Amino acid sequence: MLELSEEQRKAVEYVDGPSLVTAGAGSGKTRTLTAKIAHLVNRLGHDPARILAITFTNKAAGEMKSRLRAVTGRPAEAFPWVRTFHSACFQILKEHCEVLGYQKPLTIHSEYQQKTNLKRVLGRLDLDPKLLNPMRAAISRAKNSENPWHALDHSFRVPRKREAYELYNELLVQQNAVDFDDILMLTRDLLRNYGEVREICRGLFDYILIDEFQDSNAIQNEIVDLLLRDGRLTVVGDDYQSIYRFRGADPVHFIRFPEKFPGAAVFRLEENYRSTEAIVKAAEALIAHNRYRIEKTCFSRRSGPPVAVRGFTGEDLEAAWVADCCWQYHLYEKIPLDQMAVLYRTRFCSLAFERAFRSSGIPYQLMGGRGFFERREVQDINAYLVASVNPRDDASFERIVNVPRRGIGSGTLQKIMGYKAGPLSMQEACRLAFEDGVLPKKTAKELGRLLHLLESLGRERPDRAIRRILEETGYVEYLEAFAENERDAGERLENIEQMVHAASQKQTIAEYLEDCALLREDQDDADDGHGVRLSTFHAAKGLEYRVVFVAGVEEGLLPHWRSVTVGTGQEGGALENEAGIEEERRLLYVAMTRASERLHLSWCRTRRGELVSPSRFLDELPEGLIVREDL
Ligand SMILES: Nc1ncnc2c1ncn2[C@@H]1O[C@H](COP(=O)(O)OP(=O)(O)OP(=O)(O)O)[C@@H](O)[C@H]1O
Repeated sequence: MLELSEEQRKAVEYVDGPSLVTAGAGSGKTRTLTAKIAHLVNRLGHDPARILAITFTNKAAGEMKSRLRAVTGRPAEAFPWVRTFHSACFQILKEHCEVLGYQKPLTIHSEYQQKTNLKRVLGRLDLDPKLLNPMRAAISRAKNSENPWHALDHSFRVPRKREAYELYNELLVQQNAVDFDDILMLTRDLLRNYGEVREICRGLFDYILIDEFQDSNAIQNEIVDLLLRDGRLTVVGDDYQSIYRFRGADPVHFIRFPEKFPGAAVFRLEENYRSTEAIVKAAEALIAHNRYRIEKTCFSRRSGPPVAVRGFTGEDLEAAWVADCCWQYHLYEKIPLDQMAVLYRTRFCSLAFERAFRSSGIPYQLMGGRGFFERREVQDINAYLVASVNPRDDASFERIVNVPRRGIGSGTLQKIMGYKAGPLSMQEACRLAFEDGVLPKKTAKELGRLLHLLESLGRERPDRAIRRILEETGYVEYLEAFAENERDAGERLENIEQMVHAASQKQTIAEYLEDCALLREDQDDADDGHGVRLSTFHAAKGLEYRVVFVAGVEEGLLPHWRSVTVGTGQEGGALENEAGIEEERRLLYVAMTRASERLHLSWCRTRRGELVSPSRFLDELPEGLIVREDL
């Protein structure tokens, strides 16, 4: 059994009704949740397959399963419902999708497929292709809200959003696919509108536990309400660390939990086992300026040096100083480089650090770089697999019909589509055109080979299917031709090997594709190499380092200008948005509490050639707790 504090133990053993565990950073939230699942299984005799435990990322789900294996002595497979919200909901959705008019197997569209469909929608509505990203954001926001139509009307100024939304959803249904945002929305609709399905799903779980509850949104909460039986629910979180407002998360669900479930037990975990007292106190002093929060007093029994705040004239000097410090910590205090992190508010800040680390020869790892699933070769191969299991998926077929080149350009495709009327998918239309013998000989031969390959791939195991794509299409030669150089080609081939390995863990192509689609959630989580971590605040959530540098603590960056202003007042000055500023303060709180031993905050007088001033948040740190080494 895991070693627990008295308060952690009480939270673990309470099973008489709904409970909220409100806990500070580094206070062992995940440990408590894991111990509670183990308690339900080992002490109270619950079937582990009937426990729904929601984690924030797939990586966290994997870690929780391996901890459960160690604590309960049962294999990881015994806990099939330790999942993220999206992953758990997709299990429900794919099982009952026929009720909503889909066929099995249901597929999840990748970002690429989503964009291809949206481009088509913009084309049909005669809208500027530049609207692709704003339209995508508007649709995503709508799907993540309680009322999509209402949200559409109140989102960015994008023309004809309602029509675009309808057309886009029609395409998805035609292609028997859902996008990532549909997963939660459609599961909610399914459970809300179909009583029979709701009863079946409710019957699946004896207990529901949710980690990182402060970052849940309205739809997720509604889904939990629809699945809940007899108040058997435990939620764990830290409202101080709610940082996903831009995705619809709202700490209100956490803060109002006791109102929603009167009589709910509330447990407070206030001891921070990770950070020194100086770090905990400085972070507490900062967050105390947020009005909207559940009061708690965090403390630590570990001593350490004060938090250091330093100003620089520009970002290059800041970066050079940080690189130098990392080197010194490494040389003189023997702190491994991967135990140090440089954290910043937005991605562009990484540039100066990358340069400084490169010129000092210090290894570093950029977290949250281009996601694995966004890479060209990964998308190409996955598009072949999707086209093989879902012939109605036009976006995937269109991507690979001429990759590698086989003389079937968009002109030929248009002709084929024109030749066959009716709501046919591209793949079906190509098949008919091929069978009717209306294509030129060479094109017909190439197309025939492709169609045959796609048809026969569907029956293969996923790893074998990938190997066949490589062998039968000449993809490797094609890749070598488009790669920038030999090294680039080597890396891309390694990516494909990585795919083959992942695919070999699954039985069917559909299972493999589902895994890929859901794993995209964790793109920012790749944390495996060595070297100092360079990361945004968001990507550092849940992680810990011995030494942390929080860089760019300046007005405009932190709080970020976009979160601060909501409009202009009568005098023409910008109006400040309190909720936005509170979220930014929480972001700094998350960044600071990633440090266990040393914490440095820095700011610059100029950034990207513009004069800037230190963040207002620095004034909120009491003098006694920090050392200022300002300009
Ligand atoms: N009762 C305990 N005794 C000793 N160490 C503990 C105890 N509980 C937690 N810890 C340790 O404290 C550290 C923080 O725990 P954990 O990562 O679970 O915290 P958390 O509350 O999820 O943190 P955060 O929200 O800041 O990411 C871990 O190294 C964990 O092993």
